[in-house]
Amino acid sequence: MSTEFAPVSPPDETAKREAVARHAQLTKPAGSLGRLEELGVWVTACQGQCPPRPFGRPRVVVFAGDHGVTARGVSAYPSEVTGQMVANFLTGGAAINVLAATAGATVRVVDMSVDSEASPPAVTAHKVRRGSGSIDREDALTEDEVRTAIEAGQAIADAEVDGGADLLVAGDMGIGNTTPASVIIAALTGSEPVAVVGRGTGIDDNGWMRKAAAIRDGLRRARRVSTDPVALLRTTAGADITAIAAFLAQAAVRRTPVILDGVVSGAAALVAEELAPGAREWWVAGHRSVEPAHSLVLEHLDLKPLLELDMRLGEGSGAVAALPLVTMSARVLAEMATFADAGVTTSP
Ligand SMILES: O=C(O)c1ccc[n+]([C@@H]2O[C@H](COP(=O)([O-])O)[C@@H](O)[C@H]2O)c1
Ligand SMILES: Cc1cc2nc[nH]c2cc1C
Repeated sequence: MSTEFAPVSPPDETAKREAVARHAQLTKPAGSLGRLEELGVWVTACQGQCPPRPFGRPRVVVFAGDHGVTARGVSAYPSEVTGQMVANFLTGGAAINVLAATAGATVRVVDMSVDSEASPPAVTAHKVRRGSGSIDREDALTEDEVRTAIEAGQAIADAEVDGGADLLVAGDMGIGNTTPASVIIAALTGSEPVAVVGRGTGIDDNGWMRKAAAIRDGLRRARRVSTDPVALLRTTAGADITAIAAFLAQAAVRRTPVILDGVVSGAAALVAEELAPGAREWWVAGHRSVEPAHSLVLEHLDLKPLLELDMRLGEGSGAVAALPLVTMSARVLAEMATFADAGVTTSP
């Protein structure tokens, strides 16, 4: 078994230059579509083709898992909600199902480590264990489990790209998962616990104090291994966040663009950039979550979010909310008339 990633090559520079030049020809004042122009240039560079193709198969993969640290009272909801929401995703009743249907994406759910045996076989093919270890006092995973979870994330990204996915989103579902996410972010950005503790699903002040203590204890263990990404995933992430990190890294290896979601995929993205340097060039930040640690991720990866809607749901929801903008940015380059085509005068 291996935790190696093939090298990441950057998006295509020639296609990027062609997209910049094409924007200057389209019937609008230069630069007038603002960041939609930059976004279209990024899509073109990722596809290596100007004008870009419309997306054929935008795909959301929701990675579900439970976390032992939830027993410390760090969430506003009980662990059984994770498995119940997996069932809800499968019957199409969750926010991500509705948002994805609206934006033209399809949704897949993967049970990596839900603390239940109820998920159907189709979603448990990569399941590593029932719940990850309580990271304030023990490792989230064993050596074998972290490797299995990395291989799962890689295999899922490969299967999606081989199946035609041309734009990927990693969603997360796991009661308690903002605690490991916050520890990872603190460890990799050199932040203090108080700078990363957020309200997650909506904890009260006592819950906030319990969560701060759990993050402090988890960070003490995580800091010992913060320069070794696989060891950091093993001690701190759990199987779900580990698989997301590998999925994001492998998407970049496979030259497939990704819209990042909130604090949990953000924590995974920080590790993915360590596993596969340069992967961040294949990602755009869909939104800024209200979780304070998410802003640290965006700053660290130098990503500017497309939306700021005060969302804090997870599931890939903030990424999919931004998908229509990504779609528009590509269609502008592909479908707008040029000054020459439309007979519009370019200069005084
Ligand atoms: O995406 C985010 O930024 C985000 C912020 C807060 C909460 N969540 C979601 O809420 C759950 C974790 O919250 P908590 O309070 O149980 O740690 C998990 O299912 C996440 O998908 C997600
Ligand atoms: C109901 C519910 C849905 C979610 N989706 C992502 N995290 C969630 C947390 C809860 C509690």
